[in-house]
Amino acid sequence: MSDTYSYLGPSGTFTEAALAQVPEAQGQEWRSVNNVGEALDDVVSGRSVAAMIAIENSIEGGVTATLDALARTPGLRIVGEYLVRVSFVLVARPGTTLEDVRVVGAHPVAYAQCRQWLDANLPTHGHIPATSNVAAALDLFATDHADAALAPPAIVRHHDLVVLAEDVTDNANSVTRFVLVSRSTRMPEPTGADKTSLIVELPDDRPGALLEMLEQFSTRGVNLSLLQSRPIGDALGRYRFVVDADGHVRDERVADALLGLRRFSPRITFLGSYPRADRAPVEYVSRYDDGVFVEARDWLRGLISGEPDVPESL
Ligand SMILES: O=C(O)C(=O)Cc1ccccc1
Repeated sequence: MSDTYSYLGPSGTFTEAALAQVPEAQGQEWRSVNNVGEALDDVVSGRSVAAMIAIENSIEGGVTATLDALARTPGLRIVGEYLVRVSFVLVARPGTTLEDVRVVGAHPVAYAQCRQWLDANLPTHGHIPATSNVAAALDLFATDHADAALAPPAIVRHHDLVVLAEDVTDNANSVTRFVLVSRSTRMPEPTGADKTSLIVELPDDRPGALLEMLEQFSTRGVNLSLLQSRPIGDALGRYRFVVDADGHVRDERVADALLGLRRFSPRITFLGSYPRADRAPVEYVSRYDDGVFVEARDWLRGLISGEPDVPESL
């Protein structure tokens, strides 16, 4: 029996392109869903073994719908990350010209990435949000609410659409980071080029609480590659923080930082340790090597068990 992988569809989305990078998903069943919550529900219920979801864009930052869904859904683990270069074209039903366009359908993350082009070329346009980049284009056939849509360039190979403008993305180097999420508690092995994702709530509203959270990483030489605040939702001014830290939880310095965080924060969600998409080895200074932590622990154990505390140089 084949495994099922959920992804934001329909076929042709960037999320599908990210899933195409996962060797173990090839030849398996791919299930197209309409939103991130549905993809994660598939994993929680066991309907799918894993789901591919967009988590961060180089222009727009964290994908808020994804960060909030991950914070709300317990028992999930990120097992891998994948990068996809994204660019958009403006498409329309045949016969439409740029002058006819009043309303543009687009996924909100896509819309944010093409804002400057749209403001310059269609200054009075309206925006209708779509569930995905491909859905935005297909909606043009289903309704007449939008006159044009932002879509991946390959869309015109499969659908009868005209391109009104090529490459409408404001930044040519836009990259989106996707993560593969599963229910499995079996963690990917450390590779030396890993990332650890967490969601941390601050203990209370007091001066320096955020600084204290960040100190847990800095005093162990752990670099952060993402820090994004998201409202907890119960009151104004209450935030949780989504954190990506360099390294694997089985690296001593990351484990030690997590112990510090656990003592400090009332709520931590461990989202997983997994290989970085770029496979770039994590850099850190040598005093944070695994061996240094092990030696310090042995020294403490020795002190407690009554061994004489002899400085190494003697
Ligand atoms: O996967 C897609 O194509 C999506 O619709 C989500 C998305 C939106 C914007 C950038 C990358 C992915």
